[in-house]
Amino acid sequence: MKVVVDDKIPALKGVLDPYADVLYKEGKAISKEDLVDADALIVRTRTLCNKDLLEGTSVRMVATATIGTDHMDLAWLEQKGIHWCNAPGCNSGSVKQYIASVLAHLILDGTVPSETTLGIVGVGMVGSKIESLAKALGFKVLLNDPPRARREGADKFCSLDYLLSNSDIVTFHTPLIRQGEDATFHLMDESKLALLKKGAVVINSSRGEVCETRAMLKGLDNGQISRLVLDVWENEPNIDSKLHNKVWIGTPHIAGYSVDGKSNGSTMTIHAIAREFGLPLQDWQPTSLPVPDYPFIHLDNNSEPAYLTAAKAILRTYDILEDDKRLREDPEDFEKQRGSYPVRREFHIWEITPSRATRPETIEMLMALGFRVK
Ligand SMILES: NC(=O)c1ccc[n+]([C@@H]2O[C@H](COP(=O)([O-])OP(=O)(O)OC[C@H]3O[C@@H](n4cnc5c(N)ncnc54)[C@H](O)[C@@H]3O)[C@@H](O)[C@H]2O)c1
Ligand SMILES: O=C(O)[C@H](O)[C@H](O)COP(=O)(O)O
Repeated sequence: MKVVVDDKIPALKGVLDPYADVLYKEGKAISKEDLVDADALIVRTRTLCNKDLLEGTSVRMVATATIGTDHMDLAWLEQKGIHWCNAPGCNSGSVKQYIASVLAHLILDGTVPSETTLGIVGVGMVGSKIESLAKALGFKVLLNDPPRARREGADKFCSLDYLLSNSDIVTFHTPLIRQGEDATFHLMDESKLALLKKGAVVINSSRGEVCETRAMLKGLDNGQISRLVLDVWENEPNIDSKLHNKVWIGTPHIAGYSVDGKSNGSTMTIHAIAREFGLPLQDWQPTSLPVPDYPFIHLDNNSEPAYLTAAKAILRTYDILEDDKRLREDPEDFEKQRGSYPVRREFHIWEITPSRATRPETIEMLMALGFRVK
């Protein structure tokens, strides 16, 4: 058996080697020649898995250690009988932490959650976690997800137009879909921009092509958008420098890059390969994940509202401005910064010690966010 593996997928080195010839290679450089005699291909978003790459090879299975599948031509793979899998939900907790860090900064800048409506476009694994996060912090929430509305009934959901006109913050969590009734390519274009509540905050951590660059520039110029947060960009890694200079926060597609998120992606991928090829790796887990030097948060100030304490605790675990700063200093380094991303652990790793005077609603909020409270 031969397997070709993107060498940036963490924890996979050596795992399949007892059962297969394994070629580790940079995702973008994986070629047809590498795959001619391969049985399986394990990728991230940086390998285009289509006819050009795979036709004439012996690959029987393509696994991506990501939720997104827009780098794979699924219709062609299915037509050719090549099995594929992704890693649903693997990094949803990580994106939750990323959005939490944005919300924490907005809160510290004066946003009062109970007076603010957050609109979530795409309410799947990530969007549902953002819904719980926002509700736990006390935000009002609007949800848009036409496929879910068709399946489950429209009660819980609203139209995109209504969401855009009535939200103070809009955050996108859809897949990139290029065609069909649920297409999301340039979902946020100039016509939708015109519907946006004046001065809204816009966040995109889905795929760059969901929010049209031209519309984002126009929205920032005419004040329709007050603050733009982008983790994903059109034409990555060659991002639009004009747009980058105007965003409030810009990061190099790392929303899903917590240690936990990456480890889940690797685990789900190995399990899928093990099932497909009958390998004894169904229970495989990565060994000892790195932890922060001091994963404890002690609370002292008890008079402030719970959401302020929560915002400070969120930023102790992850301050998005550090990622923004790195990219601002060296935008050319987009891909390198992804490849050498620092250790980030999600809320459940952090232990909060309340003081004797900490209010019960603060503890309740922190627990609802996913922190461990001693
Ligand atoms: N920046 C990152 O690091 C990062 C990390 C994780 C996910 N993502 C992106 O976010 C996307 C969502 O992730 P997920 O785990 O929640 O995926 P998911 O498949 O669980 O959820 C996607 C949701 O979007 C909905 N949807 C589809 N078309 C829609 C449309 N036209 N309008 C509104 N909603 C629509 C689906 O019904 C589904 O509920 C991924 O496909 C990926 O592109 C990015
Ligand atoms: O689709 C996903 O899961 C995310 O966008 C993920 O963060 C992509 O990471 P990459 O494969 O580019 O390392």
